[in-house]
Parts: sequence; structure tokens; C-alpha cells
Amino acid sequence: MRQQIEYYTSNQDDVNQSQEVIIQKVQQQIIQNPIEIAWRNLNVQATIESKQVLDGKTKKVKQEKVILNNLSGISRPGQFTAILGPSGSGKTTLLNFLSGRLVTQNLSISGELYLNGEGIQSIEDYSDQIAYVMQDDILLATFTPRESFQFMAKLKLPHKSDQERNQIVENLIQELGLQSCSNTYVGNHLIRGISGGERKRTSIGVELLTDPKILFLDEPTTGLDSSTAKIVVNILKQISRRGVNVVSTIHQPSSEIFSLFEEVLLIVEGNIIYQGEVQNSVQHFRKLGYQCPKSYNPADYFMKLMSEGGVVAENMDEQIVDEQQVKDEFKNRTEAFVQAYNQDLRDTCQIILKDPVQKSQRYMQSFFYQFYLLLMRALTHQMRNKFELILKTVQSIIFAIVFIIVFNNLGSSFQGIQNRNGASFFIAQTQAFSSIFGSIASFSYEKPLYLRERANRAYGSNAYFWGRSLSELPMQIFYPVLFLSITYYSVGLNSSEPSKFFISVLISILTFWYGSSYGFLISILCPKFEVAMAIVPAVIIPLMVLSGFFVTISTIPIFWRIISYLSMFRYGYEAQCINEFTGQSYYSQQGEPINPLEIHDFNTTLTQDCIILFSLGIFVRILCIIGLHFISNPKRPKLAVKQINDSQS
Ligand SMILES: Nc1ncnc2c1ncn2[C@@H]1O[C@H](COP(=O)(O)OP(=O)(O)OP(=O)(O)O)[C@@H](O)[C@H]1O
Repeated sequence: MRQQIEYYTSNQDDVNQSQEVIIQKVQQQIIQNPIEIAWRNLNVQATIESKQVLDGKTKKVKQEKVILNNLSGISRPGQFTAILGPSGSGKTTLLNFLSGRLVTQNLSISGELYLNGEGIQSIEDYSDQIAYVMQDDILLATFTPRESFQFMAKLKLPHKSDQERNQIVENLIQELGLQSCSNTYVGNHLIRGISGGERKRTSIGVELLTDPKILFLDEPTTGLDSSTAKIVVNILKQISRRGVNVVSTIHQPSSEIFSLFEEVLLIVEGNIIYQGEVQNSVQHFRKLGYQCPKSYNPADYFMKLMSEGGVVAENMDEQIVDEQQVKDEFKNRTEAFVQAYNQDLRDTCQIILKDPVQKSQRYMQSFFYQFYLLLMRALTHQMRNKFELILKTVQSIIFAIVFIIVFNNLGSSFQGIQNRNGASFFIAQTQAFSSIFGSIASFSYEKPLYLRERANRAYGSNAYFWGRSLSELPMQIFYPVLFLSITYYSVGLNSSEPSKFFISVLISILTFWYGSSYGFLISILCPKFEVAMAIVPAVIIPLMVLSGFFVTISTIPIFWRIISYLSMFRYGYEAQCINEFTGQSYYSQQGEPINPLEIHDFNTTLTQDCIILFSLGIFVRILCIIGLHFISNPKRPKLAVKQINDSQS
């Protein structure tokens, strides 16, 4: 057992301690009711739409692309199965199918999936027994590995006491060799944090908290140096020793990493060409006429066999460099491999375990506890994210300075009306813009984390929404208050009554609140931050133009008038204007008293504007809840259920 456990960490003390812990775990924690996962006749096809010029006309053409071609295979408990293959061979598609993360969209999927020999419709029904570690380490930058584990433990282990949860977390930290960095922030490009390997181990740890019986990993070694990648692979091997079924895709493993594998599945252009023990793989290909040279590492040799580049390299002497010849040669070779696999190896994928697997029980914390944890996490994140806090505060101060410079001489003459009009618009526009962009930036950053945690069923979308919304409130009040505290009296805005300042602050907070709701919705609906930023001008500028500052709303076409009812600029600006122009006297150039509000065609009162801003904010936030739910519950395929009989298995 000791010989099997090769475990590397940067800290030798940690290594020794971790080895001891692992040995104990391996001896003690052989999991109950392990799960064998088998798939049969799996076909995945994509429909790809492209534009082609036919008879001088551009037409949409649909093409079918086979991604996985009639695959059958198995992954057993107590085993670390590494899925290898060249880029685009279908590794991730297979892993996503097995883990229930393959979203249908343009894909048609057919095949059967068996857990311990029982045909299932969807692996989602067994979600608490499986875990998935994504290729990117999606963790909260301002949390330490210990805090990340504790947060997940509180959400995912509702029936354990605090003491038990702490014990589980401490064991995990030791098992993963994270003692030396357990209290360091995870970090990101702005916050200094733990190393790439430690981050990967933290990602694995977050998934191990619930003791899953099947652990899927997508390219866990990509981006790591070879010694760190070795640590990760060794940890995965140790996890599998406990009886966990570990399935992982690995992209271009180094020779050292390959030597650590025991069970490999080789996949080329959607076909399995080998599944079995690593040590038998060389012999299998030798029988087919492909002898791995003695000096060669089998991993590199197989990667060559699985690519067209390999055909070119092999036939350099014979000058087979014609593209079509290479393609044909590669096709023939792959077909021969698939045939050999079907004849000699497919039968080794027989189902052995027959113990029924329990469907998931949805034990989750109550809504209020989820909400509380998410609120606390979001507040902690905000407080620790000093860079963002300082940046936004500085932004408000810069806006305030610009405002003071531009509007320092408001005056109460006829020109003063125009100045105050502009000042009212500037205030509304500043609050709207900073809230929309701020909200997009912060949720776009957090969205992958939300999607990962939702895929893990850690909490509900409602609890996340309310926790996040409430956590933003202090800052939604702080930034408008800061801006107006600096500017309001400095430039001489309406101070006829003390309440004028507070009303202006209230309008700004409501404008900010509605704006941030809007930004939140945009970032939910856009798949990426870049897309959101590209879309934002197209969505925001019309709303700004329709504020009533640039054009009189009653004179514009009906369609745009309707759109103006959604504009945060419109209600923010109107309310600021009404607040500014009431309670003070203004005179025309001829010295006659005038009411500046008459030049506008405002048809709402200040109170109505505030109520509308608040109500629109609520309306958009309801859309946000629906959107959050929608993006975290994509349509997943349901499979045909067949019961396997002994001769088939
Ligand atoms: N939804 C889809 N629509 C169209 N093509 C797709 C879709 N999903 C995957 N593909 C294609 O199927 C092939 C296999 O993709 P997959 O991501 O499974 O490969 P991979 O082996 O994991 O590659 P890599 O190692 O580069 O991640 C690729 O050519 C990919 O472009």
C-alpha cells in the first residue's frame, strides 16, 4: 500500500503528514455501495448551421457532425480512468455526457447509461453521489481554501453538527496537503493568492466534501507544471483507492504523468480505440502492428498514433506527404483500431456490480440559512475586495470633482435654469451609468461561481439572488451619498429647504438601484462579460437619449415613447429637476417670474417618479430571478432506459 502511495507536496512536513493521513483513510474509508458507470451505443451528433453561397445566393446550410460514434465503455469504482485523446476527439463531450452536463442545444444524443447495471434516464437523479471538477478553478478569490470548504460544508452537509463539519474540513485540508496555504486567499489576477496546484487541489476538495462516489474531472492537469500535475494525479489515485470511481480527461499528458495512470481510455474522432490497463496498451497496439519503440514514451507514441501528424512523421522517408493520402491512411488506421477494440476489448467492459443505486435525496439547507450564508459571504467578499471598493470610491470622487468644476457657477438667472437642468441630468446619468457598469462587472465575475455552485445544488437561485441583492444595498446607498455630500452644497443646488438635499440623495439611490438591477439583468442574459460590455451601449444609450433632456418626449414616435417608460435616466432626471426647480424663484430675461418646469412636459410628480424607479427596479429584479433560474437549469437530455441482461452486459 505504501509503495502505491506516491504523494508530492512542496512542503516535506506536509508530505509526511499527508501520507500518513492518506494511508489511514485508505485503510479506514472504503466507501459503502460503490458505483460502476457503464455506457452503451452512445451517439452524439451536432447540427451545425453555416452560410454558403449556392447559385450566387447566400443560404443557410445545416450539417451534421458526429462527435461520439457508438461508444460503449465502463468506468469502475476504485479505479482512476484517464480519458486521453487529441484535441477535438470528444473527451469533454464524453465526460459531460457521463456527468449529466451535456446541454442539448444543437446536439442530438442517444444511448444508454447504467449505474451498477441499472439503466437510468438521467444521472441528475443521482446528483448527490457525483461530483464534477471543472477545468477552470472557479473559487471566490477573497476566501481561503479553509473558508471555501467551510462554506460548502455548511450548505451541503445539513445533517452534520458544526464540530463534525469542522472535522471533515480539517481532514480534507490534510488529505490534500493544503495545510500551509489553508488560510491564504485563493486570489486572482488582482489579489495575490495560492498557487495553481493549490487552487486545483482546493477545487477538488470543494467537490469531495460530500464524499461523492463518482468524481469527474475535466483536464485537471492543464496549465500546471509537471511536478504539480503529478501531485494532482497522485491525489486522484488516492481518492480512487477509497472506492471512488474517478474519471478524468487529460490533455497531452507528459510521459511522467502517463506512467502514473493505471486505466486509460483512448479516444480518436469520437471512437474508443482502447480501454484497459496502461500496461496492456503497448502490447495491444503491438499486436496490431504498431510497436512502441523502446526509447519512446507510450503516451507520446499513442498521441502520435491518434493524430494525422503522426502519419506524416512515420512516412517521411516514403514521402507520403500528400494531404489526401495522409487523411486516408489515418482513416484506415483508426478504423482498424476501432475494429480491434470491438473484437478484443469491448467485452472486457462488462458490468460487474449489480447493487442498486439509491436516487438522490434532496437534502438542502433551508432557504433562510442559504440566504444568510450567501449574504454573509457576499458582504465578506465586498469588504475584502479592497481594490474594487477603492476603485469605485475614487470613481465617485472623480465624478464629483468633474461636477464641481463644470457646474461651479450655477446661478439663478435665466442661464442658471439651463445649468441646473444640466446638473440634474448629470446627477441622474452618473448614478445610472456607474451602477449599470458596476453591476455588470461584479456579476460577470461571479457568474461562473454561481453556475458551478448551482450545478452542485449547493443553494437555490432565489436564496442567491436575495443574499446578493441585500449585500449590495450598503454600497448602493454609500456611493450616491458620497457623490452628493461632496457636490450638492458646493455648487449651490437648491437649498431652500434642508429636505431638498435628502430628497436628491433618495432619488439618486433609487436611480442607482434601478440601474444596478438593469446591469444585473444584462450580465445574467449575456454569456460573457465581453458580450455584455458590447451590448450595453446599444441598450443604454437609447434609454439615455429618451430621458427627456435631449428631446421632448411627447414629440417622439410612439414606439420610442413606450421605451422611455423604462428609462432610469428619465425618472431620475425628472425627479432631480422637480426637486431642483421647486421652492425657488426664477425670472426670464425680461425679468418676469417663470416656472422652469413648464419648459418640460413632465407628466409625473416627484413622488410618482420615485415610486416608478423603485417599482421598475423590482420588476427588473424579478426578471433577474427568472433569468438566474433559467441559466442554471439548462435542458438536459433524457435517455432511453433499457435494462441490461447478463448476456448484454
Ligand atoms: N455543441 C457543439 N456543436 C458543434 N460542435 C461541437 C459541439 N460540442 C463539441 N463540438 C465539436 O466536437 C468535437 C469534440 O469536442 P470536445 O470538446 O469533446 O473535444 P475534446 O477532445 O475535449 O477537445 P479538447 O482536448 O481540445 O478540449 C470538437 O470538434 C468540437 O468542436
